[in-house]
Amino acid sequence: MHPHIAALYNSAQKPSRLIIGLMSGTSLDGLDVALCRVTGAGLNTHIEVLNFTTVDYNDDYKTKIKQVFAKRECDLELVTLLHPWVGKHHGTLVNQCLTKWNINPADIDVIASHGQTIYHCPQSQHNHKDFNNGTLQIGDSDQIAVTTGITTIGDFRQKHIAAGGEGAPLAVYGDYLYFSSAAENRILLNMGGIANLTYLPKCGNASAVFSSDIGPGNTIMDAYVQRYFCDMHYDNDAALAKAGTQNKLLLEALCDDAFFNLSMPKTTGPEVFNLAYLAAAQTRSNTHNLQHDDIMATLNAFTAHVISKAINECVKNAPNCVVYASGGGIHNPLLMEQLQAFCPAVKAFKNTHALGIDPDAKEAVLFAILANECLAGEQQHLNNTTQGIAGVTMGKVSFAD
Ligand SMILES: Nc1ncnc2c1ncn2[C@@H]1O[C@H](COP(=O)(O)OP(=O)(O)OP(=O)(O)O)[C@@H](O)[C@H]1O
Ligand SMILES: CC(=O)N[C@H]1[C@@H]2OC[C@@H](O2)[C@@H](O)[C@@H]1O[C@H](C)C(=O)O
Repeated sequence: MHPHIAALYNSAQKPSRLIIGLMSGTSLDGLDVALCRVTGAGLNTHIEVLNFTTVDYNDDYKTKIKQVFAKRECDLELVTLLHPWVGKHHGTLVNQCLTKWNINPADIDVIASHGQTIYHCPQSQHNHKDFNNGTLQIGDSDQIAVTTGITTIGDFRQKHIAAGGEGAPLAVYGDYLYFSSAAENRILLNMGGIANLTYLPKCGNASAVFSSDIGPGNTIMDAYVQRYFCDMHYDNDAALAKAGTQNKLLLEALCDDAFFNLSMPKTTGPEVFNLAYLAAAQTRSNTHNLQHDDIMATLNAFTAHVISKAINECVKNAPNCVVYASGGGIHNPLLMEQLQAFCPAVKAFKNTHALGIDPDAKEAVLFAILANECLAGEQQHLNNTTQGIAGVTMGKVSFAD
């Protein structure tokens, strides 16, 4: 047996494993690194997050990625070069974290890497009748494995696509395995660049569980701030939005898109929800002359509206439902305030801290769970008639040498 296979076999048989989950989301703010002790597998998974950090990306990294990110046309040579470059960069950041945390790389069983999504195009979003769903994550796992010396499992989304899914949201698997409860109807809400939710009814009926993207989280607000306010990445604590006034006509135009009429589950990305989307809504509502803070107030309300519409749809069938929020959007006080006001049937809004997981770490932990399933679980059978995906094992294995 090849020693790498023997080592994986050994890891898979251990009662618990050390897995580093890596997530680099659509906000391009940084690499989330979660060092997890994962015990068991499947519905018996237990997670202890031993260390977590977000390593902020520098301007050079952001500039390079933005040249290709969510762009229908870009330099193919640059995409080709970025794939190994991002992988190597992520590997280097992992090495820095391990040094800082005083952890020996030899003690880590595997790294679980999401990579960097640069384009996402479900069938509902593209016009090519010859093609099905597609999504592309760069940051080659071979580079991470070689740079760190740690076996790396990556590229999780392609198996989901191969099995007939849209490649996202994969949160459904981790949320179901880790956060479902026999005693409480739950919605796990993540508000990153794009917002998504997982519906977890308390009956434990896996076929009723689903995850869906629901529209923009922070992505248009971030893009607006980055375009018009030098050196600002986002509207810190919603200061701009709080100073402005929502514009009803613009809000209506923003909410008027075919995506919101599609039934859940569905996926989307910044390929759709971007500054061109805002400009088109301004044209339709004749609101080009608004002040920056009024636009930010309206974008904030837009995000709150689309998220609350999806939550309200779920809670119709789930009395006393508790929403557990995560992602950067939980730090936006105006968004959180509006969400609670727009969702009167929700019993309580909490964040995933209440379930033992740091809300900023949740997506990185998800990939650690998926890698653990790849290694030591069974097929992730959700019997998911709603999502229409058969049980699949996601992730590709890259060895260090
Ligand atoms: N104090 C704050 N005030 C307002 N917004 C904030 C604050 N802190 C974070 N955010 C928002 O959260 C965003 C980062 O969220 P997060 O890291 O969850 O996104 P992501 O993981 O990149 O996205 P996705 O989940 O779509 O892949 C920031 O870009 C910003 O918009
Ligand atoms: C294609 C892609 O990268 N999608 C991300 C993005 O960020 C949030 C939302 O859109 C979600 O669908 C997904 O990430 C999470 C981790 C998921 O798959 O559950």
